[in-house]
Amino acid sequence: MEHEQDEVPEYQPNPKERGGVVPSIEPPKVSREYVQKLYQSLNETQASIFYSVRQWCLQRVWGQNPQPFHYFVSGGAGCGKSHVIKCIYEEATRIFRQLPKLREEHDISMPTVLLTAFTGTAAFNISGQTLHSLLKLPRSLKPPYQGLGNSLDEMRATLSNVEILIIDEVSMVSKRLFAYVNWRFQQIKGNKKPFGGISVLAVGDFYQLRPVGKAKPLCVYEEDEEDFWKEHFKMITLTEIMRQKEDLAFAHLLNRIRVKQKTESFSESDKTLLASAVTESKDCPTDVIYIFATNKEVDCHNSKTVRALHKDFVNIDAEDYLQDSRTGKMKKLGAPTKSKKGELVQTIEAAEGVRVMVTRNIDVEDGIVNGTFGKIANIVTETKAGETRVQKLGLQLDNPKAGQKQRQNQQGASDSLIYIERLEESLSKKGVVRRQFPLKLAFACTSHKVQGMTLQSAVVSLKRVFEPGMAYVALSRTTSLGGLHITDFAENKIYADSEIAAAMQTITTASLSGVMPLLKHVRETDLVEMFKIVHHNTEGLTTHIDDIKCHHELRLADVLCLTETHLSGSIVTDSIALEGYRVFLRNRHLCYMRFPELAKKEGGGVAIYCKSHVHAEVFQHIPNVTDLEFLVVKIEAPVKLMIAAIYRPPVYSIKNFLPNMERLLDYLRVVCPHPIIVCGDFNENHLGNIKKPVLEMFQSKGYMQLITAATTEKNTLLDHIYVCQPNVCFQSGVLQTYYSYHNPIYCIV
Ligand SMILES: Nc1ncnc2c1ncn2[C@@H]1O[C@H](COP(=O)(O)OP(=O)(O)OP(=O)(O)O)[C@@H](O)[C@H]1O
Repeated sequence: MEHEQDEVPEYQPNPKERGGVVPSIEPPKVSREYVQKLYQSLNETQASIFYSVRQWCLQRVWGQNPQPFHYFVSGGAGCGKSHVIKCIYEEATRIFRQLPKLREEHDISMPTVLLTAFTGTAAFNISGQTLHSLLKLPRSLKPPYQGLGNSLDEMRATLSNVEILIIDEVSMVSKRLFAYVNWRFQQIKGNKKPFGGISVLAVGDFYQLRPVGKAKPLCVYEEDEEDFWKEHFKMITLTEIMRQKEDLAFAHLLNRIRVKQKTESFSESDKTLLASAVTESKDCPTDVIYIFATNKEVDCHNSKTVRALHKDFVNIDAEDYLQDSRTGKMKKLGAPTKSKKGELVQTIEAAEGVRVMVTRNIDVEDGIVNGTFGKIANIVTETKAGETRVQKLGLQLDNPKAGQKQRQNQQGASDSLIYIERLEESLSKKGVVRRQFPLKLAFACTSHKVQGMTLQSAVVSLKRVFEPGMAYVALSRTTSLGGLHITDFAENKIYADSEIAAAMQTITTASLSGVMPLLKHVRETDLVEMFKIVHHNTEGLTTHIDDIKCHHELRLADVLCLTETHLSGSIVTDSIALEGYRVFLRNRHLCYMRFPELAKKEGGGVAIYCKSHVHAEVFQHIPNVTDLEFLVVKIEAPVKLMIAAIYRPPVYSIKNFLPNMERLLDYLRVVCPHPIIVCGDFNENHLGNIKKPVLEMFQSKGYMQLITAATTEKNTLLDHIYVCQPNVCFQSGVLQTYYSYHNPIYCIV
């Protein structure tokens, strides 16, 4: 009884499949503003994973055929693993729209990135699908591999554009399931490369829930099982806990709980912290979710609570039918048969306000899945031949995003409820078919159902914890220790799988240090006197000031040169202030005397931000330089430098641009003995065999151009850094952002 759990939790093929309709597998559309906020929030390690995948996607689009990646994103509960997946999904999907094959076909309806998880709840958490439903996997995964048969062509068509497979909560994925996924993609893609040659991002925490049954987690090597893990996957670890970021003492305690072995004891201070959450059952709040280890405890708590809180509930009995052996007709049984584990329940004690959980994946995309929580808000009955029966149940779901599609379809409905009807399923008792609502009371649920969730408050019972990692999953759901109530506390129920720590040591670590090169230099170089200059074509300063503030590398610049500020007027407003910097601006309309049509054109403009410790003097007007979008700062300390930021609009002819640029360089050389650095967007591509008059002019004056890699999404190198004394710069390169067509470029002096 203690080991009671669903055999294959939440396995339910997509009901639409039965009708032969190809499931649409795109998660719901989210606005650009929403996505931008997600990107802004990424912490350093999340950003390094994000940019690493982003760079890979760009290389694919540019036809450079990078090797597929197989990353395992690890980290404790609440480190933001699912968060980073959502960001990667959005950005990768956007970039892949530029894949030549998609552009040629003018068809972007087939997915390029797949968001999946083993359980329906975990899949919904990331707006994805279950692996079973997406890949039409059989219920039993016993070898030999069962191919797709008649569905192969349909699956090939649906998944023909897939580049990246993302699997969340991978700790619950068994080796057999993983092997099946590999084979499926090999069959679909028609090759023998790992996962058919697509990239895989496996995400999860092996210290959390393991595969159901006797299967071992992927990271634990077993001789007689296929191992696709060890050979291919490289690990990236997130360490900053985001779920409990407002309660760091709790976050640190959870980190220790995560790895605690059964034989170990907590320190006295940890015991004290935990003791503050231990609550007598009678004192626990009644309106929050209770988390238990076993289904039996959950059922018991549910029926007790429904009776205590609701006086006039109706019993919705299952309608069971048995085939009459003489007539062959289905005959309704007088009373429902006793349910077995996993079957639609015998009786639902329903009343308005009763908390329930959906127990079948009705619509994974729409978030009406096994594990969706809500309250019964409307009991719709019908009366036929004098007999009244419950026909539909209206649910108010906890997650307002769930059920959106259904609500749109029932246009004209006056409430925000979703309505569910009875499902029909065969029972294990021979010949018996049951019609019942796929619901059960949900004042409580099991740890398996809450993995991946973030809750404000919960009551966790440790009484029947039977598995390593189980207590950790349950205890790590709430955002603060104050929101957690523990009943039946016992130290020995909190323990990690003893095999995991050793297995984790065997996973190769991925090196992402080149992804954020400026950050790496600042972190790893002990040179105190590094002076960092960054240029970025921002495509609008007011629109992107928040992105700049949140960027982990732009913020490191001592001098940040920005072009295409798109500002007009001359007032420095608070809206473009960067903390710790002084800003100098030159908007486009001030930059052209002989070309009024350019001065009037929208866009353009330059800005230079100097850190407050930098002694800088600005030059806005230079004799004879009448038509150039530029700003110059003369720096006296902590280094002696002259820095110019330039923007040449694509419509500004080289013939008119170059003389102005030359006069600026000549002037700088005369007035200042300091090394000169000129950076900007020159709209001259330095990749490929084309004429480069700007480069030639700079070279004729003794300058060297430092940037050698593409600086735009179209694989062109338009942003340059010219230095008159190249030996002053010891490092330069290209950084990444998500909010502009251009990437920033940097050099360190
Ligand atoms: N960079 C971030 N900025 C702000 N909030 C974040 C960030 N990363 C994650 N979060 C928030 O922290 C909470 C936990 O994040 P998430 O569910 O992604 O963690 P997880 O590592 O997947 O957890 P689990 O292992 O429990 O599934 C969520 O509420 C999420 O929105």
